[in-house]
Amino acid sequence: MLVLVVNSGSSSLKYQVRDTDTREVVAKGLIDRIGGQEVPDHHEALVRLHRDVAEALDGKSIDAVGHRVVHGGERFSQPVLVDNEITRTIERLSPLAPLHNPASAMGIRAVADLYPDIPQVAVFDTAFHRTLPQRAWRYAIPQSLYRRYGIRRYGFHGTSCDYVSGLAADFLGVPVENFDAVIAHLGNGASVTALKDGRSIDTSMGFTPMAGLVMGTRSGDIDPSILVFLGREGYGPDDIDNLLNRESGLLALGGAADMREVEQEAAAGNEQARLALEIAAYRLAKYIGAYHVAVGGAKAIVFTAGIGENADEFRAQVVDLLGALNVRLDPEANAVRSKEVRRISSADSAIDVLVVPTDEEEAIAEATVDTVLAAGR
Ligand SMILES: Nc1ncnc2c1ncn2[C@@H]1O[C@H](COP(=O)(O)OP(=O)(O)O)[C@@H](O)[C@H]1O
Ligand SMILES: CC(=O)OP(=O)(O)O
Ligand SMILES: [Mg+2]
Repeated sequence: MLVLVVNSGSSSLKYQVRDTDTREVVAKGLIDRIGGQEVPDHHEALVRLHRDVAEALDGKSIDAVGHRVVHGGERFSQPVLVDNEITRTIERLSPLAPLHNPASAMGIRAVADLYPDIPQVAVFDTAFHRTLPQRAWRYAIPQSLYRRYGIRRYGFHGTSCDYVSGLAADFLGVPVENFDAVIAHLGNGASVTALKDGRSIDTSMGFTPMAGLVMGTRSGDIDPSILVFLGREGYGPDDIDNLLNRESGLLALGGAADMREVEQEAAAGNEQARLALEIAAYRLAKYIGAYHVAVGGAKAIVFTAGIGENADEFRAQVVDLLGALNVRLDPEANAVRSKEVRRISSADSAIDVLVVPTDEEEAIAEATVDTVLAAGR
């Protein structure tokens, strides 16, 4: 099957056309700076996508479209065939993932306009975390807030976690259903997941993708009373949303949201950039320690996504903080640049540390085909 995969971000649109029979990537592209002069909105981005894809396909036609949807709430525990009602539900979840869900819903609507007869499948970041036990997903606040608004921990980056945990278990020769690990997905958004017997039992993101680690522009964990305080100082909901989702994280600490820039600045002697890396690494190391406890002793620590796969100095900084767990880095292995699954810990490390390249698009393409076939389309 020829599947178009659409990964709509807040300011970018990544797409791939994949032949799921041969696993070949027929076309791929990135349209970024959405909201700028050239690409004012996601609809324009989709029009460009349509043009680029049509050119690449050279007369062949697409059989299905798979979308990455970040927030599926409690309703979606697996990929679904999209219809109008499902698109509206994804839109209704937008306040819970303001950087992501609006763009996904727009992507689904634009594809429905451009290719009206092709089945579309939504693949949710939250679905993999449906196995969280209550002790991990409940917040210690009145239950009425859960019943009325669905306020609970959901967790994100699940498609990626699922994909890399399979590869990591294979690499180590462990059946995935016996695999206990800590997975660090470090991209523009970043989260850590505790994996017990191959299932998610805890994860650092929460009700929204803002909780947990220091991210490109998101604060991660802060004392919730700061929001109350700011509210009383006159900040409205949109001000607070902007502050914590778009103006915080590495950007606020180190002057840039992009890890490459922060690393360059730090290497050039910029003290704020150096401190930004230190804070981000320290927060992540604490989560890894906590999740090692949560899974009853991890067999592996897995780094993935843009930062996890490429930022070797940052990885070293994190692993250096794990001495109490007797985790040791192999500096030479860590410095290797490769697209392969690899071990970066030394032979005497108590826990294997792996780098596993993620491929959300491949996982979404596979899920799309399975869902379309199961629906008899
Ligand atoms: N060679 C590299 N060294 C350090 N960081 C990198 C490198 N390549 C990519 N990154 C970082 O990866 C992050 C983007 O990760 P990615 O997984 O592509 O994000 P997303 O899919 O969430 O937009 C950015 O912070 C970027 O700077
Ligand atoms: C859920 C999330 O934060 O996704 P991304 O890392 O793509 O921003
Ligand atoms: Mg990502």
